[in-house]
Amino acid sequence: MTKHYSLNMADETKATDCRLDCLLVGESPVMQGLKRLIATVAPGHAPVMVQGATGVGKELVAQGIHMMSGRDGQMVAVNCAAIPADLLESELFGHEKGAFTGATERRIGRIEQANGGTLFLDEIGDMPADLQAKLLRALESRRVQRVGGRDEVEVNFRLVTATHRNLADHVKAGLFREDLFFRINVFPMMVPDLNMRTEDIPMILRTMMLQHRDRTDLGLPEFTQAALKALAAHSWPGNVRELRNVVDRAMVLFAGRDVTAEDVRGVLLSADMAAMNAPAPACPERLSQGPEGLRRVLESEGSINMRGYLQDIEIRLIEAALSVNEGCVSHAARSLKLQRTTLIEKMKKLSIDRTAAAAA
Ligand SMILES: Nc1ncnc2c1ncn2[C@@H]1O[C@H](COP(=O)(O)OP(=O)(O)OP(=O)(O)O)[C@@H](O)[C@H]1O
Repeated sequence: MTKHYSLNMADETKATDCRLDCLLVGESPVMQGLKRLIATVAPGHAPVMVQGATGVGKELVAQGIHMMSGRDGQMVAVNCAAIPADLLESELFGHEKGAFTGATERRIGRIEQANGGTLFLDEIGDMPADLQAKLLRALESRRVQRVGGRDEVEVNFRLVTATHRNLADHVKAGLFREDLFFRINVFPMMVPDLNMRTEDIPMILRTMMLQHRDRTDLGLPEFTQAALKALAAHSWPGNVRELRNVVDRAMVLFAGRDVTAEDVRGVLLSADMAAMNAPAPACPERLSQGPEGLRRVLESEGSINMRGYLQDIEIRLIEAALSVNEGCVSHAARSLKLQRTTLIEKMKKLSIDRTAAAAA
């Protein structure tokens, strides 16, 4: 199993740089540990491999390493999965004029552009086998040969790679060269999923909103405590990128307004964007007034977002059942006359946290 380096939390001598705090927002113990590791490793030359799921902030970590490295050159980023395999070689290594049809000019490759700086190869696991061999040679000789060129050019760059794959498994499956894997995996760094550091959500949310405050004259959205709890209970499959989407939606839909837990679950986290156009649901209490009350709501508001109402009622019933049954899912299911598995599925879908609901 790959060992991920971590530093002792009590190591006060490795205080993180405030520039890193502005770049990589979050003060959870895991993020503090990661930032201390970046600050320690950055000034050296050893390759770093950043691992983590999609949207966790791997590219930001690479930027942090470059920023703290003290290198004069630029950071050059290449996404190996985004460039067609037959173009990747010339993108990375450059080409001489006339090297192939269409090569009308000499082109300096991304590796040469990173000279004196940092080369960030994102999705390194998607690099074709022949290029893996060529990259290994370049890393070992510190020289590159442009496509169609005869001479080699000396280069001095710091390599940072990133992958969302388990590259060790890729090596075992014969899909990634073992020698290259060991060459680039000197400092593995793992960026944790957002749901492992939910205490960072309010701070990231606030920072992102402040970054875009000029987008609205109406003021920033105000997330209530319950709304923050609903965000913390979400599973965040898209990690911080998904949180950025939530902020973008909130800035448009809730500028200068309070954002409630219902807004978070029903609108901001809803994959169904149609729900965003529906009128905001009124309190479900008003729906319990009987047919006359319902008619009044319809008359005064013109329409009712039925799905939103029903979902609100479902959430409230489940939260109440969990609260009454002190968080015991089996007992809560029985009191709602549901199968335990059905209740668990609903809780997942509606982002209801058992412990939070029990404590409410
Ligand atoms: N700790 C953080 N603080 C502030 N913003 C963050 C943080 N982590 C990630 N982001 C933001 O989330 C988005 C995704 O981050 P990034 O592109 O670095 O993720 P990634 O892991 O490289 O994604 P992918 O796997 O898709 O390449 C970006 O908009 C980035 O600015």
